[in-house]
Amino acid sequence: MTALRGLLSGNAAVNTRMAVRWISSVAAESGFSFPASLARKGVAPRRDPGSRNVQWVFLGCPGVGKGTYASRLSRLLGVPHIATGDLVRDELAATGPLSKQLTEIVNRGQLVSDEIIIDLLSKRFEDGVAKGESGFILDGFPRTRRQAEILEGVTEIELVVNLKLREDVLLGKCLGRRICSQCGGNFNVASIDIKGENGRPGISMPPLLPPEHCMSKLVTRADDTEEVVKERLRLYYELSQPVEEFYRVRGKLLEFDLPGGIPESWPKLLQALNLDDHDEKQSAAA
Ligand SMILES: Nc1ncnc2c1ncn2[C@@H]1O[C@H](COP(=O)(O)OP(=O)(O)O)[C@@H](O)[C@H]1O
Repeated sequence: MTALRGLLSGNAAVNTRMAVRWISSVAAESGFSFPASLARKGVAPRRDPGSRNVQWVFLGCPGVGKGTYASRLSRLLGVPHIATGDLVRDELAATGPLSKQLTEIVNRGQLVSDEIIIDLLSKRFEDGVAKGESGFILDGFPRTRRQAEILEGVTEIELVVNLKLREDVLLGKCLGRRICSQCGGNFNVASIDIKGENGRPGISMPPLLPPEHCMSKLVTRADDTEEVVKERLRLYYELSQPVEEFYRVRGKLLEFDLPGGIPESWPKLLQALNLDDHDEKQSAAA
């Protein structure tokens, strides 16, 4: 089936319904299973190591590190890490009217329309199905309650991990982000070291530096300027509450406060996800 670009013109509600129907059919074709909610009391279900079709969502502020943890987990579980921000950036790199329109929106820190995001997501699912992918860890979607409702209407999300990090480090983490223009690897040059005071614990997050061969190829995202990051954070706080509530009432939300950098947080996250007993998996994702 061809991509859904054609749907972008015309009535938005109809377009979304068509895209949703299309995602559903792709999900059915791909053999995704739709198990009942597995999240209980904020603790993820213990999974069979051979089970490979998790359908999880990662929520969290810009700069929290959801891309880093979602991608590590996707390697651990053998499912694709699908980040709508990456899909948007791929589109920005192309030429044409859509790219120009998206650049303006993204560089202002605003959200692109549901229709465009669903179109990009549908195409990503289509490509995945063609490659035999099953399951997913979604990152950056849903961003609004409407997107959460659309997703819920087409597939069963088993678990939603809400990554949280104290606000005073988020801006620094965003401004420290770097991408290798050659391999696409994500790194962070920010070195966070806040001492504890007035009973509040400190936090230490060492930089995530790239290997030597990526060093000279590092670039910064155009939307990671101070002004745009502040707008993205503002928008995130405004829109995230209803999304979190949507999943909380369905018993799917796992709140996870990041205690520090990756060395400290990763084992604790695995523990919260009941994945900590697979040592070989930990080394696979390292
Ligand atoms: N689900 C979505 N709905 C609307 N816009 C999105 C969505 N996901 C990504 N975008 C667009 O792509 C940009 C980059 O997304 P992302 O990499 O997830 O950013 P962040 O670091 O702010 O979490 C967003 O600022 C937004 O313009």
